[in-house]
Amino acid sequence: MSEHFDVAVLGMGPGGEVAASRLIKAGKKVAVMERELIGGECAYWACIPSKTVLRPAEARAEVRKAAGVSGAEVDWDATREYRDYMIRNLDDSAQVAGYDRQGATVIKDEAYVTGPGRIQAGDREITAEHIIIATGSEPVIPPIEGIEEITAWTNRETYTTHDLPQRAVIVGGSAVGVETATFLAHFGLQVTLVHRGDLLLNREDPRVGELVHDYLAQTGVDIRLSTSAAKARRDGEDSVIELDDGTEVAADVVIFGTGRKPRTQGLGFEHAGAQLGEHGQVLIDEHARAGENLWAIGDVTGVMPFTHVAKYQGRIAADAILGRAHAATYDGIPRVVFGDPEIAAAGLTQQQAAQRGIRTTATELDLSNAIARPWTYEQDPRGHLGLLADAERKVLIGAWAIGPQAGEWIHQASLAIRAQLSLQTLLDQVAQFPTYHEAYQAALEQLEV
Ligand SMILES: Cc1cc2nc3c(=O)[nH]c(=O)nc-3n(C[C@H](O)[C@H](O)[C@H](O)COP(=O)(O)OP(=O)(O)OC[C@H]3O[C@@H](n4cnc5c(N)ncnc54)[C@H](O)[C@@H]3O)c2cc1C
Ligand SMILES: NC(=O)c1ccc[n+]([C@@H]2O[C@H](COP(=O)([O-])OP(=O)(O)OC[C@H]3O[C@@H](n4cnc5c(N)ncnc54)[C@H](O)[C@@H]3O)[C@@H](O)[C@H]2O)c1
Repeated sequence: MSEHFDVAVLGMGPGGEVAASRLIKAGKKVAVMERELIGGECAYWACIPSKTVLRPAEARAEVRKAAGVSGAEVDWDATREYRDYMIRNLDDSAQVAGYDRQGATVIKDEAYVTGPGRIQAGDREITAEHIIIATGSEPVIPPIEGIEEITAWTNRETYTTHDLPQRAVIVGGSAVGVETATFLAHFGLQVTLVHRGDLLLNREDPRVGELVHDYLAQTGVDIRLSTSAAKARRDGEDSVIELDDGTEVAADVVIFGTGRKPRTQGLGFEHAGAQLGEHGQVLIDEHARAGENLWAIGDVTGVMPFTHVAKYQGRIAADAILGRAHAATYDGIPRVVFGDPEIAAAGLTQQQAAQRGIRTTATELDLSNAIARPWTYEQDPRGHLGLLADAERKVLIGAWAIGPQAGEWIHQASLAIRAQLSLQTLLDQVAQFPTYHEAYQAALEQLEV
């Protein structure tokens, strides 16, 4: 016999959790369905452990760069202990109990959609007025000959490892590659980063890739650009990667940060009317609607695969179900890579603006030449800010920043882009002295409009 609910949420990562919590709070009868751990990739294998293990080395770097303080060292055993606490020792029983207490029905099984409003999870048949698809994404590993012979890791092994290896090859030079290289290099590993693009983080403005390259190289990472992993083989204890430029690299592990794909295959979403795009993503409208009483949120939609976007779409879908629909907009949403220092961006790149036919004006500021905060913060200060404006509308349309805490101070640009604040209003903004925020004033002053 089937059980009936107002809403069934398939997948309880950050997107599913936000949607479910909002609906439960509004009094809906909700079934939450999760095949692994409530909290999803982010909580156990991605955002949370990666940011936790990046922090000790960041703090050590701060100590080393601040005048008048010394003696900070990283300690892997203590870092691992805190990481394990942060990832709840891969145990979600408190989360299950929490949803139970709130009156939701928790189903720890893989959900399969059999028809509109119909789901099978193990031997349970569920019907629901609304289905929210929040099944996330899974790593893409390139088909490399011999890969089964080597020790190949994804983010899962990397961010739950008990022991650190001594040498790692990382394939992929985007967010996962840069963060993982930063983490491992700071813990003393010999790290080689292999990237097929000619710049790291090559979806951002080229200047970002250049600066990130310099900082990462300073941490001792051996960066190989414009080359792909072609073959793999084992040589005794070593995992060896042969690159298509004819060179090879040996290491204890090979870590793949080569992208992710929406998790839609074989889950029956089309039976409820979902349409899949060319990358397998569930297509949605501005209300995260994927069909009649069918919704999709988070990485499975392929729209900006970040936790904050999954959570935003969770609010959008839940509000639409609750009869208070408002359209999602994705302008100005920040993109932060937690390197050393942090790398942040929001809005359009120059290339994207050109593709849209926008006449732009851009500027770049070296913070150490313009404001005081980098100097009071650290010796040999770091920090750059790039701004991109629409020369006709006289509003900010893009920004990037690299420097300590850039993931925090990018939010001024993020809001300005989202709210389409005029350059004049931004110029009139008064930032606290001495802060990194003062960089905006200095950069805007030199923007030619
Ligand atoms: C190494 C790494 C670091 C990252 N760091 C950041 C960061 O710092 N900040 C940031 O914003 N983003 C970060 N991301 C991206 C972030 O992890 C994702 O954008 C986010 O997890 C997406 O949330 P989601 O709810 O869509 O899916 P997920 O977190 O993937 O959760 C989906 C859930 O659905 C479950 N599921 C799947 N299929 C079924 C099924 N059929 N039935 C039941 N359950 C199912 C899965 O088990 C999973 O728990 C990082 C990613 C990686 C790989
Ligand atoms: N701080 C954050 O918000 C954060 C951190 C980590 C990951 N993420 C998210 O997680 C997802 C996955 O990140 P990612 O870095 O794995 O994916 P990605 O798709 O951003 O980048 C993968 C990179 O690997 C390269 N690549 C692919 N195959 C290769 C090969 N055979 N040889 C060499 N290079 C190859 C690609 O050219 C690409 O640049 C992204 O959506 C990202 O936004 C976010």
